[in-house]
Amino acid sequence: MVTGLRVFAPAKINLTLNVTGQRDDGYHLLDSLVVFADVGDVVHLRAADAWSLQVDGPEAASVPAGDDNLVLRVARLFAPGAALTLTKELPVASGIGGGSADAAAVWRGLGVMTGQGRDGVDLLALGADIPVCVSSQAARMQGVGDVITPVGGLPDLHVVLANPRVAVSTPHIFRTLAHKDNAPMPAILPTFTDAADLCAWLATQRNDLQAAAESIAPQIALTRQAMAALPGCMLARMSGSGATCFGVFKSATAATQAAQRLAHAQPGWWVRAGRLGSMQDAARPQAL
Ligand SMILES: C[C@@](CO)(OP(=O)(O)O)[C@H](O)COP(=O)(O)OP(=O)(O)OC[C@H]1O[C@@H](n2ccc(N)nc2=O)[C@H](O)[C@@H]1O
Ligand SMILES: Nc1ncnc2c1ncn2[C@@H]1O[C@H](COP(=O)(O)OP(=O)(O)O)[C@@H](O)[C@H]1O
Repeated sequence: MVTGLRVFAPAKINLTLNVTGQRDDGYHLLDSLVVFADVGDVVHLRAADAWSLQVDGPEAASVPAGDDNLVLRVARLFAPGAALTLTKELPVASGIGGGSADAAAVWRGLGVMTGQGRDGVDLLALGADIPVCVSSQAARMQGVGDVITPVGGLPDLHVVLANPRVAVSTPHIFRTLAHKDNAPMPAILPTFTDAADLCAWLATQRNDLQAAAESIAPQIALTRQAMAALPGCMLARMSGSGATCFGVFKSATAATQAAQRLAHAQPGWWVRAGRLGSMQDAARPQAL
């Protein structure tokens, strides 16, 4: 019986995000190429008789510490209890799925720790991004977030992630959308020889939430433009409903140097260099 686990919760990045329709219940139909970062939160789990949650880390002050935290909401699906510690590195409400990543990490961890399967649980109802975060594998995400098709063979990308410290409301961005019936990505995604090839294709694609988010929070456009102006930036785009933007660079060194430069120019922003791709190995629960 495993009594303690460490689980990494990688940030989710929408390389593309097409809004292709809206259901009668108001939820939007999406078509998104989703990858994961080697930047994320960490959850520690220890066997205990009751549920408890402690939140620490640089972004701890922004997340609910009690029953509203997605970590506890998922944990309560399991029995009998666990002592949870969430180390919060990712900015909250920032388009990189931090809450969903944390919830998915607890799902993976408690699955291993308790040996309990939870088939039939509607994780989507807790957060539209949770299903794709469970495997933390590069995927095409469709439907309202429930149709997940793993995408193999995608080249890793070296990136800078930047958030100008403006929290945006996902429902508000969706409501502000001028057009809700945009074209999807091609039915069959191309295969890519390398990161430059993937980047060239991504430049022909879009995030349909970007213009709406930038009209509500002009700091997002400033962030994207500052990213695009960094030496060697091959593509700059917003992730999810924002405000975090990613910029793609040709090497880890180039991304690290660009991140240092941006952090120096904008000391108030959250800026990280990292790698994007499939993170299912890094996301696997580790025994303590
Ligand atoms: C937009 C995306 C793209 O990956 O990412 P984020 O910006 O949140 O990171 C996700 O679909 C968000 O996922 P998540 O943040 O988990 O959303 P939820 O809590 O389930 O939903 C928040 C609100 O967003 C709207 N929503 C969400 C998903 C969807 N397919 N259609 C929607 O209209 C609904 O108004 C919903 O009440
Ligand atoms: N563990 C958690 N981490 C982050 N946000 C959480 C968490 N639990 C609940 N929330 C709530 O979920 C909402 C969305 O947060 P988050 O997942 O960070 O957004 P996004 O997907 O846009 O990055 C916030 O309003 C926050 O209060």
